[in-house]
Amino acid sequence: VRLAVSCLLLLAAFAASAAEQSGFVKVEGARFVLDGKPYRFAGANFWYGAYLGAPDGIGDRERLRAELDQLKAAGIDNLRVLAMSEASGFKRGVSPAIMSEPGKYDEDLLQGLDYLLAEMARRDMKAVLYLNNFWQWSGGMSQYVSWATGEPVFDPDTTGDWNGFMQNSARFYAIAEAQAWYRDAIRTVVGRTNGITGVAYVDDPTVMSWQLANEPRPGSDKDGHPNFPAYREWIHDTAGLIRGLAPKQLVSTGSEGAMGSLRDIDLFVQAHRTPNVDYLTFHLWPSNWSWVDHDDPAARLESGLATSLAYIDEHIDVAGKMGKPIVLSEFGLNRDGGAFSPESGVQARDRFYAAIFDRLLQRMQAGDAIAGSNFWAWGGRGRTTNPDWMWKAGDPFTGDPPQEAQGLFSLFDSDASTLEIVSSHARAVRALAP
Ligand SMILES: O=C1NC[C@H](CO)[C@@H](O)[C@@H]1O
Repeated sequence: VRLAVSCLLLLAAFAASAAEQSGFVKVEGARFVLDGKPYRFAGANFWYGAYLGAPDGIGDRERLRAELDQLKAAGIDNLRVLAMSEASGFKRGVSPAIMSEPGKYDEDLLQGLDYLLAEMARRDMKAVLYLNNFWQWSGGMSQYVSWATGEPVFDPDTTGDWNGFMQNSARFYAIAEAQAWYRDAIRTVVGRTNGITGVAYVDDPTVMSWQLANEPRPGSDKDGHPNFPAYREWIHDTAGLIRGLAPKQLVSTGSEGAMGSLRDIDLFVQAHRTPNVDYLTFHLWPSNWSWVDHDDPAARLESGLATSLAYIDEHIDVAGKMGKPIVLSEFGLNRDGGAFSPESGVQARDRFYAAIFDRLLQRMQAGDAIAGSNFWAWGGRGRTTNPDWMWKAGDPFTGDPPQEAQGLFSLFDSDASTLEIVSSHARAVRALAP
């Protein structure tokens, strides 16, 4: 009997250690843990990663491999990637799209996600995959609304009415048919088996987290309050669905924080209290939020930076109170003088990145809930030759999605000074005491 008990104890210990060495990122209190050690990271946004991985014609697998090597060498090994897009009539929507119509998916683009995950796994990188978009550049929620209602898409790039667009997108949360199509898309991606590795996505530790959407908001700041209950319920229900499908991986919302929660941090807390959401996300966009000037980021940089650092501290403090890790999963700043050209200066951006990273590191060193960041966004060797700087189907991809000038926020492979700032931060994060 003693022998049997010792064998059982040995087996239990082995199972526990195997679970610890599973390679999956876990949450323990307000921290991430990976293979028994704290997991903290310096990452990037790479929205088009799956597009680059698509079979040649749409993708560029040589570029993808080369740029994953470049990112890994710089210590940038957590990538936030678009994992579902919807065919749309938007002027500035990406095409082709993964979902051509409700329930129909482009196998080539899904193979692009297979290829990306296989290449990331080979480099021991982690992926955060978002499954929808509050904005129009990948179709997103407003495209679902158009499919469900039969109305033409509400296109902010033709109407200029961004408040109306946000209210229209928020209709998505309460349209049952749109939710059914979205949940089918979730099951299609989350339930997929990688055609290259043969590994089911839910069994692949490369996938750190499934994100409900990119920047989901309750609606416009002015008119969005009546939508908040449906928004909060949508988060709880959708996160619960994904947890059931992928119990080994994490779930997050993709929220911007207070600025994406009707500018109310309490609403952000209320929307993220559900135990179905494992960790918090927030974003930082000083020029989009008018804390800094798009056309001259140096002009109000110091005051914009002070406001930005306060926004960072506020969200890390809230995460600590909620007992959940938090990630700054987007931040960016314009090139000097608001230029787009990769040859233009980035002095203001470098100052901004360095100051943000200093604050994140300081809070990590203090043992606070901040676990990592993903700058927006890796542009690699992507370049445009279009006189209007705008992307069109067939063009190379950059860090700027189709609704923005190709060079607005991209960190190109030629931006050596900024890349060194990120790489230096990555080294400092890795050097942190456990
Ligand atoms: O998710 C996002 N947040 C801000 C980016 C830059 O404006 C934008 O391109 C993207 O939609």
